[in-house]
Amino acid sequence: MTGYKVANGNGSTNVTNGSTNGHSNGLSSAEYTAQENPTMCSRDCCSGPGGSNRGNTCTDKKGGKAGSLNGEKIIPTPQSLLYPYEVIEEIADFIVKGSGMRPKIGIICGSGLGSLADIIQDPKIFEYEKIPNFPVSTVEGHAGRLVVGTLEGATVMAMQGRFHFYEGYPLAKCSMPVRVMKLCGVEYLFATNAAGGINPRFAVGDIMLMHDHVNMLGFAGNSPLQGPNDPRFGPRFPALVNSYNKDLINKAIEIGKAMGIESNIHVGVYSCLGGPNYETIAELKALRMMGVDAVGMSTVHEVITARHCDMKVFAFSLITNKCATEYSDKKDDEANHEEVMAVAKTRQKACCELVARLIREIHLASA
Ligand SMILES: O=P(O)(O)O[C@@H]1C[C@H](O)[C@@H](CO)O1
Ligand code: HPA
Repeated sequence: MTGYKVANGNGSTNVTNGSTNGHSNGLSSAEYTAQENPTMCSRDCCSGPGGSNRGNTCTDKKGGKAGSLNGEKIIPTPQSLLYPYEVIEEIADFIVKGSGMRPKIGIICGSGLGSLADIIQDPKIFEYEKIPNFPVSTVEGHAGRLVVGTLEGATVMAMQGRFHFYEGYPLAKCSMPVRVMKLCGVEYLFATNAAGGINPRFAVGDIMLMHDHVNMLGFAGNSPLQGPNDPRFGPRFPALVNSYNKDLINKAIEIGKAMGIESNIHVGVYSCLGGPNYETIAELKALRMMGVDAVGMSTVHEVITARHCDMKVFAFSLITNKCATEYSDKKDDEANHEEVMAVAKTRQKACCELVARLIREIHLASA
């Protein structure tokens, strides 16, 4: 297997056969305030599937032994119990029966990258609202549809719209569709996102293939796997080294060369913060010192969930804005979602081609 360049630290580092020494800057401690998990009730009315108050606080006064808020009982439910295996199975059955397909590759479209699902042939489209027990998309640029069909000969399912922590959904709910994908038959997860470039060598419009991540929400004690573990999905303590499939990274680099966009492709480390605010300069400096190349508000919990159930993961960030790591008065330094969407639109074609060609390789290799 050939090595690849990691856009980390002050220069680039070669990574071969899983060994990396890319974190040349050492660790800096960033102040991070833990965000409390939303308190949830296990009853139907609440955060569980189908509940009307999903992801929020129980107001059921009949609650059992629990804390109280304004005199109302609260029963916390661990994240992993929000969507039991049987419920995930029901959702997967609904999709498999409804589409008549067992997809092998799952795609999650990042902000402004919904067109990755538009290139799917013979699509069967499921609005999130019509899928039993599915959350709804609330963010602009996330249409809220699941598209099942074929792409370059492979059966695929794509989420045109993902769920973010800042929308008020617990992490297990944000990444629940990954488990649905698994039970539909998906073996490969393609996760994409829009992200701010912290590595000074990155330009707006570049693509960073993720080879690792720093899980800031995990540092603060939050995980989609929190709570009792169901071994039908995966082990209690999953290992996350080698989470990002190296063969797929290398293939994507080759595809980038063939597309003539080699200089716009990097390999690097992504970090997810809770959002919805963009980061402060001090936070961005801290992330840079930790070896982070791009920052966003998603993907990491999806990857954790995918690796837990042993899916192969390929992920990339489209760099939609450059993040300032020094103080200045420039208005340009302020990220905004309109810019994120506008840049994503200009790079949709390249992202679609990269994804399509990689899926073609996977399909041909398995044929
Ligand atoms: O869903 P992704 O991670 O692509 O979206 C990014 C993060 C925020 O949702 C939004 C900020 O502009 O874009
Ligand atoms: N920060 C966090 N999330 C993002 C950014 C950013 O700069 N750009 C796009 N999503």
